[in-house]
Amino acid sequence: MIATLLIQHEKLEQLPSGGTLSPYGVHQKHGQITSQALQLLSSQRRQFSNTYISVKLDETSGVAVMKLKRPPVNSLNMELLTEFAINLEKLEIDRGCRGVILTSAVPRIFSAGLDITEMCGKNADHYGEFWRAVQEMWLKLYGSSMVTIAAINGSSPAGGCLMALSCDYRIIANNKKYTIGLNETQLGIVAPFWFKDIITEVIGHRAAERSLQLGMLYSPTDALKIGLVDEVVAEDKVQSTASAVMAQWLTLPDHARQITKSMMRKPSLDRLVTHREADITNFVSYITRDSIQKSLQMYMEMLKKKGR
Ligand SMILES: CC/C=C\C/C=C\C/C=C\CCC/C=C/C(=O)SCCNC(=O)CCNC(=O)[C@H](O)C(C)(C)COP(=O)(O)OP(=O)(O)OC[C@H]1O[C@@H](n2cnc3c(N)ncnc32)[C@H](O)[C@@H]1OP(=O)(O)O
Repeated sequence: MIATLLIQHEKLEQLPSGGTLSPYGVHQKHGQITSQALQLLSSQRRQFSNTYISVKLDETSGVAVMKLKRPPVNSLNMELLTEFAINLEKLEIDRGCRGVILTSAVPRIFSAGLDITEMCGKNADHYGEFWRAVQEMWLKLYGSSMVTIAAINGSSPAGGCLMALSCDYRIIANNKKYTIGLNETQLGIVAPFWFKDIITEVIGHRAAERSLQLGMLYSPTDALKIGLVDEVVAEDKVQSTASAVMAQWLTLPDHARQITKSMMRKPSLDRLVTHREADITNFVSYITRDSIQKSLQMYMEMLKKKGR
């Protein structure tokens, strides 16, 4: 499935340059899509649901709500990541879609981050494939030309926080039981350079350095203080606030906003694209270390004990 995605990715890069942006997402909203593709898209409009992702597109507003639905904690396994990238791509090439609200269908959890079982007790080929899927999710989301808003209706550690950070705007529910942050060091592992880059872009170098070294998880109000989220709202107002903010962003002409977004994000995207294979090799050699496997196993045991 990943291979299909990558082929599609390459094909899109070769399209003539009538579209607007970078090669990371599909930005051909007003031009070169064939009539066959358009027919296919219109039949897929309104609502599509896969195993772990559901998407509802309101054609009047041009806004899609994409929900993660992998109970109990929306941990990001290979299938979810792949479905996510495919669904986002579908929306990207859909002329009727200008914005995506990313949220969770699982109560109290936005996403528990990467599925730790994908990084434990498997072989090197599996780790490589898994990491490519993580990269693909990020390249699609961070590189999207659409307006992306994270409606964070629950806890959002590590990879869940990365997803939220990759959106244009973050709204979190005001519930002090929810936490958000890049807590990798608490698991005894290192966040890769592109996780580091994106949190630095959002909260600045000093706060990011402290946050990453200590693997900090923030309450909604503390997250707001350091700029990790843009708004804290009552739990029952998360979706409506996301829709209102989206409507505001969509008053801007797409072309100008998209080029501006691309300008801001291109350096980080380029960095991963350029070093993509090295990043996979690095991940595999890191994650297969005995000491790292042991740390992850201990962390999983701790989680399981806590749940009992
Ligand atoms: C030289 C080196 C240089 C560079 C490095 C190179 C490469 C980089 C290398 C590695 C990078 C890896 C980056 C990793 C990113 C990640 O995202 S790792 C995941 C981190 N996630 C977490 O720490 C969250 C852990 N979970 C929780 O804190 C809690 O579960 C929760 C707050 C999300 C929810 O709490 P509760 O509602 O109380 O639920 P439970 O804790 O009881 O959990 C229910 C159930 O789910 C299982 N589970 C939870 N999280 C995960 C997960 N992330 N993956 C898999 N499974 C998870 C949990 O064990 C419970 O299972 P059961 O006990 O019911 O079986």
